[in-house]
Amino acid sequence: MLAGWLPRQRWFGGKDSPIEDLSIGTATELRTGEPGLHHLVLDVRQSGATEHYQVLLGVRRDLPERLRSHEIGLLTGATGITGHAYDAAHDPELTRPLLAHMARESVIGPLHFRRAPGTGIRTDLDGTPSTAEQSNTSLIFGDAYMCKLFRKLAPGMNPDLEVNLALTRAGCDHIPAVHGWIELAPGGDGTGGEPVTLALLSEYLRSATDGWQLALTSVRDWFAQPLPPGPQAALTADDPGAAGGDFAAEAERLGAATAQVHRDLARAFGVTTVPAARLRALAAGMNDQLDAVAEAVPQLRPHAPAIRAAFAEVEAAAGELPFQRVHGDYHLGQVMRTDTGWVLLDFEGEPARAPAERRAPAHPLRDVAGMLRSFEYAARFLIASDGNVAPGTADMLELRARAWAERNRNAFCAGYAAAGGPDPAAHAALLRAFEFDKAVYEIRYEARNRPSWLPVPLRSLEHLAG
Ligand SMILES: Nc1ncnc2c1ncn2[C@@H]1O[C@H](COP(=O)(O)OP(=O)(O)O)[C@@H](O)[C@H]1O
Ligand SMILES: O=P(O)(O)O[C@H]1O[C@H](CO)[C@@H](O[C@H]2O[C@H](CO)[C@@H](O)[C@H](O)[C@H]2O)[C@H](O)[C@H]1O
Repeated sequence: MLAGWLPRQRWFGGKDSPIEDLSIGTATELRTGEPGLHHLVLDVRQSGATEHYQVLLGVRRDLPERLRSHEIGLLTGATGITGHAYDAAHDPELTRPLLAHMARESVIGPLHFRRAPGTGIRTDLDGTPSTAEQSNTSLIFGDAYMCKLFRKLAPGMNPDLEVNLALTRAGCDHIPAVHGWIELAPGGDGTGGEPVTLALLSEYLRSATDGWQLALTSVRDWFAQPLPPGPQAALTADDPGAAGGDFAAEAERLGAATAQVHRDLARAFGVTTVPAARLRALAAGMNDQLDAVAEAVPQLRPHAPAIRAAFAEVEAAAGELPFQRVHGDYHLGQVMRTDTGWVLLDFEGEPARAPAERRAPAHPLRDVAGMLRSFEYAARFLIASDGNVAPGTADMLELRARAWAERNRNAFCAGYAAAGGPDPAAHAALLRAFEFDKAVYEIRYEARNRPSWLPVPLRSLEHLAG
């Protein structure tokens, strides 16, 4: 039953290989009666390796219409539970108790509910899942909280919680306040010897808009500008700054906020000076990823030589480089513009990477490269997602896309350097290698999770590889 349902979930990370075995690692009853609520950790074996996923299982004798699309299956007496099983994240009646448990710091079996020091938690709100495109499931409680249920579990404290707590202590004001979290005590579930973070309750940024939406609005405005006549029209209409909805001032502020968070991360976790020779290992890792992705996605292969050449340049770097804790999966969907400035979200790192890799110190320009890639994505998303663009118009729009990306990349880098981050212009080879590495990651990510988006990173790669 669960094995059929799991691969259809947006947050399931193993869509590219069959499930060999699925068993319930831990099951904790959180609510008896009608509806019932059970917390499950699923042990899922694929390609010989076992991953752990979290599910809140609701059980009702009769399933109301509004919950039917979230049904997992019918439980019979054999399991000791009878009724319709469904994903309880979609049932407000079953999400409300999570707040009450965090407020009270309940301990139920291996589940420990925590409240952040010095905060109170309201218990009168129902949670409904966010419709945002994401790798986990976030519940929004009124206009007060956002509770992120981590779907794929990793040993120990989740980096998102770890970093948010550390940045709070460092006095960083570019993150949402942490109110509480839920953890699973170490036990026989195979996820390790430390408590495993299951959920993070943060302040809900109610008046904020995410960077991706803001950037797309700006691109839309720019594309809507009438083109001057003539075959080279788009080349002459190359000033997105003159169009309504220009994003450059925001991009610059975002660059500054990024540098400030990097400074706070360095304070909180320290800086390691790394000899440039260490970059050989870094380049080797980049090449390994390239080989694996080129094997799986043939469209990447023609660009492989240019990408390898960029990685080789990194190996030639001399001197010492500052490595530190970074965001790790930085893009426009991970930042929100509030009334007062930019807030950074989701310090979990790239979902496909191993936990140790996500925590490993890196050069801060890796995040800068991530955001630069995101400008490229935003610039080309509308072209790739509109199947009706005529070929001639598509070429002109590609030129406009380039102009928009260029303007906002430059503004972001200027803001980052002015606020004290390592100057991107002074590390062009390193930055280019990080951008290629991220593009390769994105191609695998899209091929696995959103194949219809694959043209977006491929188009921008054509431009980057020149
Ligand atoms: N504290 C918050 N307040 C309001 N919206 C948020 C908050 N945190 C995240 N979001 C929204 O939810 C989206 C997904 O959040 P994120 O933490 O990146 O989840 P995931 O790790 O599952 O991708 C973000 O792009 C943003 O739009
Ligand atoms: O789920 P996460 O936010 O942790 O990150 C994963 O999903 C992202 C998409 O939701 C993906 O980002 C890519 O698409 C974005 C547009 O949706 C774009 O702004 C990014 O630049 C691009 O990398 C991210 O790579 C992935 O790890």
